[in-house]
Amino acid sequence: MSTASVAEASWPQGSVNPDAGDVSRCKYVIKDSQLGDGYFSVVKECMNVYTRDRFAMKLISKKTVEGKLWLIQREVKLLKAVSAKIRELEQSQAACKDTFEGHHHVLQLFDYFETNQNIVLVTQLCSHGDLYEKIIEAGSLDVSKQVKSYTACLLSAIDFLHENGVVHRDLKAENVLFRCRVTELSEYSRRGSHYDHHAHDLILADFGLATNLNGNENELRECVGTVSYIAPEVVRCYGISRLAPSEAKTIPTYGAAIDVWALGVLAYFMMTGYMPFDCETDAETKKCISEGDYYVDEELKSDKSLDSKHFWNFVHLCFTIDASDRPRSQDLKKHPFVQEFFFTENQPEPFGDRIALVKSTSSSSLHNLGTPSRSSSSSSLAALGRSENGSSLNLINIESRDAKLDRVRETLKKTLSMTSIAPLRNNYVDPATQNKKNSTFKLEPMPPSNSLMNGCFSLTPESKSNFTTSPVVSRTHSSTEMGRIMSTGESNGTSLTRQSSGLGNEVTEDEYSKVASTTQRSSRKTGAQFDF
Ligand SMILES: Nc1ncnc2c1ncn2[C@@H]1O[C@H](COP(=O)(O)OP(=O)(O)OP(=O)(O)O)[C@@H](O)[C@H]1O
Repeated sequence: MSTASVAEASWPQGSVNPDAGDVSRCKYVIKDSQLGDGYFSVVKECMNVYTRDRFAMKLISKKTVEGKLWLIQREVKLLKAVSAKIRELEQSQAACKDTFEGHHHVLQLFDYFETNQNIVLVTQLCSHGDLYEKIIEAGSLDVSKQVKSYTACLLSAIDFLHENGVVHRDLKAENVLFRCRVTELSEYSRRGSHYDHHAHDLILADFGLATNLNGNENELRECVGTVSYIAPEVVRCYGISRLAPSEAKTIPTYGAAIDVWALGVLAYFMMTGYMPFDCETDAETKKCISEGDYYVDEELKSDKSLDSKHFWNFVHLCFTIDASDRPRSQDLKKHPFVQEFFFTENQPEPFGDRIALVKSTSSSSLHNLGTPSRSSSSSSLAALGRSENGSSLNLINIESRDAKLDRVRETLKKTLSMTSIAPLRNNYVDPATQNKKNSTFKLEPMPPSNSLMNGCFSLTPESKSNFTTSPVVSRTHSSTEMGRIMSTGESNGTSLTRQSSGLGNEVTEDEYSKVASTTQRSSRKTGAQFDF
């Protein structure tokens, strides 16, 4: 997808003069509690006062991204292009026999604007937690019901992006959100289904590091991502910012294959509850990644079920060191681990002998088998002026490896016994008939353009607002590595979580519900515009 085809946004405008009234009123109210936060942003639930639709609002502090606005512009441009493509595909109603259609699982952008303090993105609301939480809560996921279907779903999402010339570059459990909770576990068992239908709720979010595969080739040498998830070809880009341009150019560019590597890391994390490439030190982790040296639990590997066997082969292929030899996302759809979710009839099988391969030796004891801590992306480390040691590397190192393994095994046993209680009635579901029925995707109508901000500058006049509270001090910062770096003063970024959004439109839960019903009444009765 070429973002060049999308009209160049004039935003952020920068040249507006708020004093001259060159502003728009904010068309959203926001909840004062937050859905989440990241290194750059805080995310809150909001409601469009004209349509009453609810969205997620990502508030990116201009102070935090000072001098790096291009990073946010890139994110907006990509999200706009991706959202337009999703709309186009869905409206074309092209027949698809796959259970998971990639464009159903990518975060959509609806609106964007700027205020004095923030750049604001209004996206699809995913208020049911993220995959990281889900894995940590469960210890690990069930290979047959969850790891397989979740991996298939994410594979469809990255394949959609790759097909459209986009590489995500930050695929990780923290960036996979759940849009809604369709069914309880018992319900999908009752329906005789063989996989967890929450797989249909997965949304790949955070396009902060995504870029075009056909754009500026220097971007494909940026050392970005989250350390535990980066591919060997990204490791090779460490320190590139310190090289002379002529020297930097000698480092090969990377491509879509880095997302395939990250998908392997995420599948492994779902299966085991720990990371394949997490060592005591950053240097050790990079070495393990470069050598494709990941830990294989002998006990898990000795599980001779077909799903387990296929799982190990799948991750082994994702961890192919040579990117040109690594299977592409479209090839992996034909892999026996996930193939039942994709329509691959009469297509050649691309793996040959490699399908039998699994890692033969267990790797060194360097690996950290503890529960990984939530990580922030080390976005273009050099570009952001941060030290390369400021990674999201897990630093848990107190327990012995054996103690950690025992703990992981215990959790795993518990998880397996809990999830295998309900017998399966019908082990095969025809994807062609089942996919639409189970999908939780519905293409939301695009709000009418007069209810959108469309990139403008907003200065909400607080005095005219019926629902404004004084600026809030929001909840504690999430304990990300980057959060810690910021609070210890190693970054000159400003923590957003200590500020209000600057919109002056935050409302409490009660006030928010009141706005919902008031707006409904007023717009239904009079069609009048809501006035702050
Ligand atoms: N659409 C959404 N719906 C609900 N919650 C969301 C949504 N988008 C983001 N969040 C929450 O906010 C958090 C931060 O969002 P996001 O990852 O986009 O920010 P970021 O500043 O780019 O983060 P990072 O530091 O990981 O780069 C997410 O981990 C998630 O918990």
